[in-house]
Amino acid sequence: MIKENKLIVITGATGSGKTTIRDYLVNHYHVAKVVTHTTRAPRKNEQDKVDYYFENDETFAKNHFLEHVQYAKAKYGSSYEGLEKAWRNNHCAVIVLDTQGAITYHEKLGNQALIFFIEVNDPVILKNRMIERGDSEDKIKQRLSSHEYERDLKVPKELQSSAYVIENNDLKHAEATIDALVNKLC
Ligand SMILES: Nc1ncnc2c1ncn2[C@@H]1O[C@H](COP(=O)(O)OP(=O)(O)OP(=O)(O)O)[C@@H](O)[C@H]1O
Ligand SMILES: Nc1nc2c(ncn2[C@@H]2O[C@H](COP(=O)(O)O)[C@@H](O)[C@H]2O)c(=O)[nH]1
Repeated sequence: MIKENKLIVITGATGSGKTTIRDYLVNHYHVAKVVTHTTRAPRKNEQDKVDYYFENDETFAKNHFLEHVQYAKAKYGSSYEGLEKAWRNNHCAVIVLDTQGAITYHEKLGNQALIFFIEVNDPVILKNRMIERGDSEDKIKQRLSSHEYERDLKVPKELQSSAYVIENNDLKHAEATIDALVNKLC
């Protein structure tokens, strides 16, 4: 039987562990990663075309975006081509988005989009994780004072009836929740 294409949309606050959980899905379930585009500078250990397509304003504008946003003064966008490429590799794909992007995918893809909202129980943990990741003090300050940071702390009303909330205070606990969801939904 041919399985319907699905897209796991991982969303939530900065530092909540979205990328870590995306990598778990890719490494343990061979879910196909959708690589998105950004104008922000790479972090240490991030590679062009693997973690993001790193762009400038001019090259960013040339993409064929399904959606794009501004997040803490940088641009981010996900293309139709990126999704199609991932679905050619596996009927189950995964993308990491802010909550605005997650709402757009929910509206455009309907039941094909599985929304996973990653939550931690204390915002202080988010800041500490950004420090541990090696983000500069300036970047952390800019991010924590942004409108997008506040907005992404909670499941948006548009996603309340569809999002699966995954607690990531403890990674092993989060992975166990992910295991159960993947086996049920993908
Ligand atoms: N459950 C956990 N316990 C401790 N550290 C964690 C946990 N989950 C993720 N981390 C660490 O926290 C840091 C932030 O995680 P990650 O980069 O996955 O977050 P993110 O939600 O993708 O952030 P952003 O939106 O800012 O890119 C990383 O250093 C990661 O290794
Ligand atoms: N709506 C979109 N959001 C995206 C996209 N790519 C990444 N993101 C989200 O942006 C913030 C900041 O990311 P960071 O890597 O600089 O920490 C985070 O919430 C990402 O999930 C995209 O194409 N569209």
